[in-house]
Amino acid sequence: MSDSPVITDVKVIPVTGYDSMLLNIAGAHSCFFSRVLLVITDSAGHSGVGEIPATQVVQKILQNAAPYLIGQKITRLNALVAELHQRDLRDEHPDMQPFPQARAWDLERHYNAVAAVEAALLDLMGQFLNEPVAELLGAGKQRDEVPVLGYLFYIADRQRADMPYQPGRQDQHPWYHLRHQQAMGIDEVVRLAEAAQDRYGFKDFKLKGGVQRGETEIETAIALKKRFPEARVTVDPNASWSLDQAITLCRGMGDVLSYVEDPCGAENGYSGRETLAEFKRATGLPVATNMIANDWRQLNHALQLNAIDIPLADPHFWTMRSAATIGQLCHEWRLTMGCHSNNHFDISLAMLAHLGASAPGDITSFDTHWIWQDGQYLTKEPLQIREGKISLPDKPGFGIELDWEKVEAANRLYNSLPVKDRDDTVPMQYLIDGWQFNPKQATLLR
Ligand SMILES: O=C([O-])[C@@H](O)[C@@H](O)[C@H](O)[C@@H](O)C(=O)[O-]
Ligand SMILES: [Mg+2]
Repeated sequence: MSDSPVITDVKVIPVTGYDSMLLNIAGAHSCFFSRVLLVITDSAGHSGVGEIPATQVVQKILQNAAPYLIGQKITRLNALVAELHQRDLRDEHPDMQPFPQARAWDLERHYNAVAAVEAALLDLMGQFLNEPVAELLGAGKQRDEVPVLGYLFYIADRQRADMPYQPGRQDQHPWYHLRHQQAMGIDEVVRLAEAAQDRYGFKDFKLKGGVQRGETEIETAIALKKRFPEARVTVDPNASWSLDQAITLCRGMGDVLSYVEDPCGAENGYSGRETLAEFKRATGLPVATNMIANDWRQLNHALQLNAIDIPLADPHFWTMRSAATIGQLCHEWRLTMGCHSNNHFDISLAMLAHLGASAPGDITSFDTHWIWQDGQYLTKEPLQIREGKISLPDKPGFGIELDWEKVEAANRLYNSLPVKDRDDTVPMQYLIDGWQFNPKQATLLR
């Protein structure tokens, strides 16, 4: 039997940072975004860490899992994660509410909690074996650098909200100023892309849509492609367009859009998987999703219908190892591996870097919101995006070390917030009085 270290401590730490007033179909991002860190310590003196989206329910789930984890060997990683999945920790939380309708595409459930446990244990296993996490996933480490895209948003005028949005800094690269300023016009978004490209070297871009008229969003994509002819450009309206509208907007756009992300969704008695299949047939454009293929059963239905080409396998709800398995399946089945994102800190940046490094064959540039948070580090030597790629550190585990002073400060900020869970409706109501979410109506068309 192995001399596996055993788990000696489990810490659940909610942390908050600052964000810009980014628009999406659910409203406007608050000036704050929150995440949960799970830090697991073992008897060898190592600490492993995972990061997931913050909700109060997920924190309770993790706190309840802690006594069960303490005393377990870290080499029981597979069994521990399987057991947590099977227990379906929701059952132990009758107070757990379904995710608010406004963010129906973001999977919460207990998978986020299991993903955090698995990530922290993988980090510990990597340190125990003296191997990077990427070597413990899928087919092992395939690459040292992972391509990521420039994730662009329309940005609202923060000065219209009575919230402490940051003004941005003018003593650094222009990106760090521009990312806080209003950007609603096509030229302004192209300017944002130029600054992001200059700072991070992006090759590819994604525009978050579902905000303005579909025609305006397509014109923005055309302008981005004109400015960056070599880029893979995509738009993601989060299924807010009808099938007919999506086809009208995207048909014949193959020279602009390399793929389209969730152009349409469920409507008139047809599921999102069915409408995406029809969209693909009508336009011939590849489709990516983080909305209708988010567990194995959904993925199976999506593939049977030939509804998607690019599953965006986010390790924060798929878990690192299941997302890595999707990477392997994509390679074998001639699909393309991609990765969904939300606002995140630098621990998640490391998670997606190791995931991407383990994916065999060609992958499409991973999504990351990191450029909106860059500078708010919780680790001592954060991974960096250079030339549109994240380089893996030559270190065991995730290769990161928490900066505890920064973590404690981010935790104090979280504790000071009167409202803890994300709700994009609240900032949006500063822009449009009484604004309410409608999954089929662009944010500003009220
Ligand atoms: O950050 C956002 O506003 C995004 O809209 C996010 O919540 C989505 O989950 C995501 O990025 C997506 O690709 O759908
Ligand atoms: Mg999406």
